[in-house]
Amino acid sequence: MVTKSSKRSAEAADQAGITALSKLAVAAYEDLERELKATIATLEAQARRFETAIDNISQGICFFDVAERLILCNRRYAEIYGISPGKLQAGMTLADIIEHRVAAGTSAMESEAYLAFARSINSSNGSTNWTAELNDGRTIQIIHQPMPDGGWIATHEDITELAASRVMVSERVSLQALIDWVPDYLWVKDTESRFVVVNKALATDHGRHDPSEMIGLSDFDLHAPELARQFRASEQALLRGGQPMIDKEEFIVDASGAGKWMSSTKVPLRNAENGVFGLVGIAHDITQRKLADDLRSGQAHILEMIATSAPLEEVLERLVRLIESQLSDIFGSVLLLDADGAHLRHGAAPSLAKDYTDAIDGIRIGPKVGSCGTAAYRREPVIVIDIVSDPLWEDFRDLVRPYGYRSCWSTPILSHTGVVLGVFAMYSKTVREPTKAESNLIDFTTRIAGIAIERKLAEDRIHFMANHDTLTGLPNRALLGDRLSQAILYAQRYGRWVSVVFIDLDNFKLVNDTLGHNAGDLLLKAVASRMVECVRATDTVVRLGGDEFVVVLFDQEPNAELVAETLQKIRAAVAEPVHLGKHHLRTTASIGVANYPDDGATADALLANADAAMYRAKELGRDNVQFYAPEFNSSGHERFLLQEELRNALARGEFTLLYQPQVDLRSGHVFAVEALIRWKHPSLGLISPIKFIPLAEETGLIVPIGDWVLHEACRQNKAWQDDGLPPMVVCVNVSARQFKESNLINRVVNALKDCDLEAKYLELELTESLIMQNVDMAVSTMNALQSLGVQISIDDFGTGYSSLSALKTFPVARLKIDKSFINDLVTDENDQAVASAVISLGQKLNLRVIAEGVETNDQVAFLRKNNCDEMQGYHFSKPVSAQGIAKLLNKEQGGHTSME
Ligand SMILES: Nc1nc2c(ncn2[C@@H]2O[C@H](COP(=O)(O)O[C@H]3[C@@H](O)[C@H](n4cnc5c(=O)[nH]c(N)nc54)O[C@@H]3COP(=O)(O)O)[C@@H](O)[C@H]2O)c(=O)[nH]1
Repeated sequence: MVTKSSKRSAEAADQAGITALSKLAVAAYEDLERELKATIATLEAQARRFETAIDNISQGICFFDVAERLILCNRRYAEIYGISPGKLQAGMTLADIIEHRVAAGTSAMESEAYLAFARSINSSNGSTNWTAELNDGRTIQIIHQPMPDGGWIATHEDITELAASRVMVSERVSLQALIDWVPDYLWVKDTESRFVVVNKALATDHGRHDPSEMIGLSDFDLHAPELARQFRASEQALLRGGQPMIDKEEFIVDASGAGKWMSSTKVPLRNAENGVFGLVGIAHDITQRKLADDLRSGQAHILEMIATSAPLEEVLERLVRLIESQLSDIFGSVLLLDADGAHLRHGAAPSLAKDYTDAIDGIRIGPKVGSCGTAAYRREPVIVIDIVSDPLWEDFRDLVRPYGYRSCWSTPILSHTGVVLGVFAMYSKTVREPTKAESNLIDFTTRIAGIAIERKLAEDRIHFMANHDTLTGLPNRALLGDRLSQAILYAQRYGRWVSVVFIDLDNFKLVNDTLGHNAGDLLLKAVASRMVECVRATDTVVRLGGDEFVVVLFDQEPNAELVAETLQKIRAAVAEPVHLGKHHLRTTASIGVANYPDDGATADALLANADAAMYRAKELGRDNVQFYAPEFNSSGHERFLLQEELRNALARGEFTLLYQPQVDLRSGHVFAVEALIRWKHPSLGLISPIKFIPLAEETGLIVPIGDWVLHEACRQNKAWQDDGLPPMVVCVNVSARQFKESNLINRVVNALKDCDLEAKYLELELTESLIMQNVDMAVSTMNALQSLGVQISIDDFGTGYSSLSALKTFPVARLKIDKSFINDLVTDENDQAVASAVISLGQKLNLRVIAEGVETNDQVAFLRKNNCDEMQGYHFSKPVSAQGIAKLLNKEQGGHTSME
C-alpha cells in the first residue's frame, strides 16, 4: 500500500529525479551539441579536403541527386564544358547545366536529347562508359555510375588526343596489311621525323623483322649521320613550308650494304585545322633504271668522246669506269695489242692495282698466258672462274696472288674486219662466272672499245698520211716546217747549226719514163731509206714530192766540213746502183745546203737558200754539192731586171736566130735546121734562151717573141730558097704558152703567108710535156696545123709522160730523143735502153727519130747501129747564124761537108 508520506516522499523523490534527469538531459544535449559540432567540423573539413581533392584530379567529376540536382562538381568538369565555375552551383538541375553547355558549344547533343539519354543510362543497372563527341570537336569519355538513391556520379575525361591516336592506331592496323603488299618504301613520320607507320619493304631493307620495330626510329638509326642529317633537314623544311617533295632522287645504303637509288616523294600530313602534324613518304627503287640511264648517257658520252677524237686512254678509262659503276666487285681492264701483233700493252685499268698493271704491261700473247694473253691469242673469250686453280694462270699465279683477284673473264676486242685490237677483261675477287648482266656489258664494252681503238688507228693513219709521204714513209712538207722550226729553236738556244739540205735526183724522170712508175717508185724508196741511214735519228729526211728531198740536220757542230762529210755520205749512198730485176739503176743527186744561222734565220729563208744552192748545183752539171752563197740569190733581183729588159728587147731588135743543122744519119746530108733564139743585150751581152725563155713564158712575153721567131725563121728559110739553096725544113720551138693561144693557127698561117713559105718547109717542135697537159686540145691543134701542111715533131721525147696509146693518135712526123739521154749514151745502160726504146717505138709507129745533143763519134756509132734516122748536135755543127747555114749548105752542095 502507498502512504501519504510515502507519497510525498515519493513525490519529492520524483522531483529530484526529474531535476537530475533534466540536468542530465541538458548535460547530454550539450555533449551532443558539442559532439555534433565536432562532427560537423570534421565533416566540413573532410568535405573541403574532398572538394580540394576532386578539384585537383585530371578528370571532371559530378554528383547528382535523384531529382537531377547537382550535388557537387569539380573545376575540371567546369573547364571541360567551358562553364565558369561560379555558374555551377549545387542544386542546379542537369537541365540547367545542359543549357550552359549548349550555349558554350560543349554539348554532344541538343538539351532534350541529352536529358533523355542521361536518364536512360541512369536507369540502367550498372555503370555506363561512353564517349561524347562535343560540338567543338573534342572527344569526352564519360563513365556514368547510378547511385542506389537514384542519383549518380559521373567522371568526364577529355580524350581528344588519345582518340586521335587510337584512330591512327586502328587505321594503322588496318592499313598495315595493305601497305605491306607494296614493294616500294612507304612510311609516315611525325613532326620530329620519327617513323609512325612503316611498311614491310622499308623495314626489311633496313634490317627489321617487323615494321613495328621501326616505330619511333629516325633516319639516324638507319643511315650514316651525314645522309640522315640531309634527310632530316629536307623533311623539316618540308614540314615547315608545307610543300611536298616530288620524285627526288636519293641515294641510300641499305642494311645489306647495297647502294640504292630511290625516287622519293614526301607529302606533309595536315589535321582538320590544316596544321601539319607529320609527313607521308613513298620511295621507289630506281637503281636499275638509274643504272640503265647512266649506261645510256655514259655510252653517249663515250661515243661523243670518240667522235671528237678524245685521247684513246681517256675514252678507255671512261669506258671501264662506266662498266665498273654498273656492277659490283668488278675491276675492268683494257689491254691493246701492239703493232707487232704479239704483245699486249696497257690501255686502261683505273681500278686495278697499279703494280699489277705495270707487271702485265707488254706481256706476250700465247696459248697459256692467263686470261688476256690467251684470249688475244685464241681470238675468243677466255672465262677463268678461279685463277688459283686454272692451268692458264699457272705462270701468273704468284704475280696475281697479292692482289686477291680470283676470277678473270677476257674477251678479245676485234676490228670490224675481225682483226684483234686488244682484250677487255673483268676481274673479280670472288670465284665465279659472269652473270647475264656482266656478259651483256662485256659485249657492249668490247664493241665500243673496238670502235674507239679502230678510230684511233684510223686517225693515227690519217695523221701519218697527212704528215708523211705515202710512197717512202718519210715526213712530208707539212711536217718539215715544224721539225725545222724546232731545230732552229734548239740551235738558237745552244749555239748550234741547223743544216737544211735540198736534194734533187738527176735524171730521175728518165727512169720513170723508160722503165715505168713502178721502177721509179722502187728507186725513190731505195734512195729514201739510204738517206735515212746516212743521218742520225734526230735528223729529218723529208720527201717534198717527185724526186725532191730535204734533209734537216739537227744540232750540228758549227763546222761546214763536218756538214760536208754527211752530205758526201748521202751523195755516195744515192749514187749506189739500185738493182731492179735485170736493171741496175743508177742516179745521182744535185745537193744544195743552207746553214742556220749564217744562211738564214728562219725556216723559209733556209729552205729558199738551200733550194737556190741546189739549183746552182744543177747548173754546174748536176751530181754535186753546193753550199749556199749570197750571190745565188742575187738571181732574184737579176730576174727582175731581166724581165724589164726583156719587155723592151723585141722593140729594140735585140733578138736574133741561130740555126742548128739536122743531118740524115744514113745519107749524112743536112735536111733541116732548128731555129734557136739568142738575145744580144747591149750591155749584158749574149743571153742564153735557158735564162730568158722561162721568164718570157712566165710573163707572157713569149707570145710576141714566139711570133717574131716564127716570122723570122720562115722569112730566112724563104730567103735561103730564094738564094738558090736546096729547100729544107726550118724547125721552130713552140712553148706551152704559145701553143695555148687560141689564134696560134692564124699566126702560123700569117707567118707562112707573110713570108711566102710553103707550109711543108716549116716544122713546129712541141715538147712532150706540153702535149700531155691537155692531150685532146693538143691533138686538135696539131690536126689543124697538119692540115695546113706544117710538120710537127715531139721535142725532148722521153722526159714527159706520153703513153703509147696516146702517141699513136698524135699527128706527128718525128720524135726527138732528148739530149739528156744522149750525153752518157755510150756508158749508161739506162740511156742506151731509153734511146733504143725510142728508136724502136718510132719504127713501130712509123715516125722518124732524131737524136739531139750528139757530140761524139761513139754516140753517132750507137745511133747508126740502132737505126736512128737523124741527128743534131755539136758533132756536126753548133747553132750558127743564117749566113753560117748558107755557107754550110753551099759547101755541102760542093760535096765537102756531109757526114760520110
Ligand atoms: N720556145 C722557144 N724555145 C727556144 C727557142 N730557142 C731556143 N729555145 C729553147 O731554149 C733551150 C736552150 O736552147 P739553146 O741554148 O739554143 O740550146 C739548144 C742547142 O744549142 C743545144 N744543143 C744542140 N746540140 C747540142 C750538143 O751537141 N751539145 C749540147 N750541150 N747542146 C746542144 O740544145 C738546145 C736545143 O734544144 P731543143 O730545143 O730541145 O732541141 C732549149 O730548150 C730550146 O728549145 C725559141 O725560139 N723558142
